[in-house]
Amino acid sequence: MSTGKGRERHIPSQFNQGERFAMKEALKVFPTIFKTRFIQHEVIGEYSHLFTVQGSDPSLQPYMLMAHSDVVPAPDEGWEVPPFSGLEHDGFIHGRGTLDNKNSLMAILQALELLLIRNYIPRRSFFIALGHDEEVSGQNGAQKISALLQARGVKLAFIVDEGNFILDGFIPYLKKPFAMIAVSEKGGINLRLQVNMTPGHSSAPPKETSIGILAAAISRLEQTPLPNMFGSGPLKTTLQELANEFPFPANIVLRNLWLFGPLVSRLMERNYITNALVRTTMALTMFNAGVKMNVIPPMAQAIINLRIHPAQTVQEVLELIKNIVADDRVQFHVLTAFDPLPVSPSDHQALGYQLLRQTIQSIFPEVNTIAPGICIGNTDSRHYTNLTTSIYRFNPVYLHPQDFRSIHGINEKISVQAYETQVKFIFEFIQNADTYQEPIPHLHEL
Ligand SMILES: CCCCCCCC/C=C\CCCCCCCC(=O)N[C@@H](CCSC)C(=O)O
Ligand SMILES: [Zn+2]
Ligand SMILES: [Zn+2]
Repeated sequence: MSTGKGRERHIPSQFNQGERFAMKEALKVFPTIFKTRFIQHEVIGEYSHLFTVQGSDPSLQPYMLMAHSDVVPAPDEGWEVPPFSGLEHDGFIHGRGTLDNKNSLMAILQALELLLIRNYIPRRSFFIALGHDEEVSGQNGAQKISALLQARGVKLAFIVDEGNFILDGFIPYLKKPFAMIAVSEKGGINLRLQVNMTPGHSSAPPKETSIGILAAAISRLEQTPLPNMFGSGPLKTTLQELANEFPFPANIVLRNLWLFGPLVSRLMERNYITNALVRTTMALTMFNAGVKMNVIPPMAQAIINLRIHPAQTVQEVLELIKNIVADDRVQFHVLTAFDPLPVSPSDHQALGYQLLRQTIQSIFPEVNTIAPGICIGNTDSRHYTNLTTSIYRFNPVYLHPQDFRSIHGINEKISVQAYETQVKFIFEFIQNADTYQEPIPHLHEL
């Protein structure tokens, strides 16, 4: 595909020592962005940021780069360095948000700043949407930005958001890293289970208390995984693309999933990360009950966080959950729920996907396989399905299983080199997006 070769000059992504130092230390604002005439900055929902970068060719459909500034909590316990210190040592920048997702926010702005310093003027317009409440649904950030752009009549060629990575070490026998561009994401339900009972003196307890009833229900759920849905959704495509990277006989197995699918699905469910690709998962994340040590508890509550496989819906999963609990004393309250997202195009005409592919091949020549896949987490990009059918969740960062465990976990960190490479990727991607090629309209499969 054309790579904007028509442009006067491609700005090489080489940064001098001073720029690299500034990049690492750049917790200041980005002065050139804020004084550039063709860039508009707006604050939305009090704390989210929308940058509109006006390109020189208004006939080219704009795209959007996304990130978020907020993070999940991080108690000090277990961290090598304080989680909000931003300390740098051993070549890593440590802290909550260094992978999810402050790295992307800073890298996008840093890349644009470095382009502007080099007098870059984009041909294709683009938006930068930086949400402030992604970890708590995005309702006041991304959702408001989406509504604003819709009101302005904006349609996007594609979106790139967080969600997947260059994966290294996630699959046994696969020694090489591969890039998985998430073309969809699982659905989600936050479900509250509650048991109410008459309180009383603990010296004469009933046969079961609200805590015991709820705990038994939760235990049944944990002992009853939802059906393995291997075979539907993008996973098969992911594995078939990966087949060439595997030695014999694994490569034969992956090229014949019609025959070996049941075997592969059993192997995938053995590992907690790949298990999340083959089924709807349930995680008991909160449990509250009891008022005093000598009082029969009037109420017990539990929150279950479910991530819905692309082959299922919210309603189907709720039905399955109620059948497993099978106890009328347990009440169900759906706090938030959304179905799995539609699958974005990844064929040769999918502009956003092909630009990601092209830039990955340029910045990461050692990565032989680039495959479409699904994001097991959720992202703010789900709020933008009204503006485009081409949403890609991918950050150009190597991720190992121990890094995955640090996301929402402890000792989250990113190497200085990985961050620099992420800046370099975006620096190249923005220029590659100046291609004259336009997206082909995509109709989601029903
Ligand atoms: C066959 C190949 C194996 C592939 C293994 C997949 C490895 C998993 C890699 C990345 C997943 C990380 C998810 C990051 C994106 C999620 C961001 C986030 O935390 N979002 C919140 C949103 C809350 S509001 C609904 C979330 O809880 O998901
Ligand atoms: Zn995130
Ligand atoms: Zn997160």
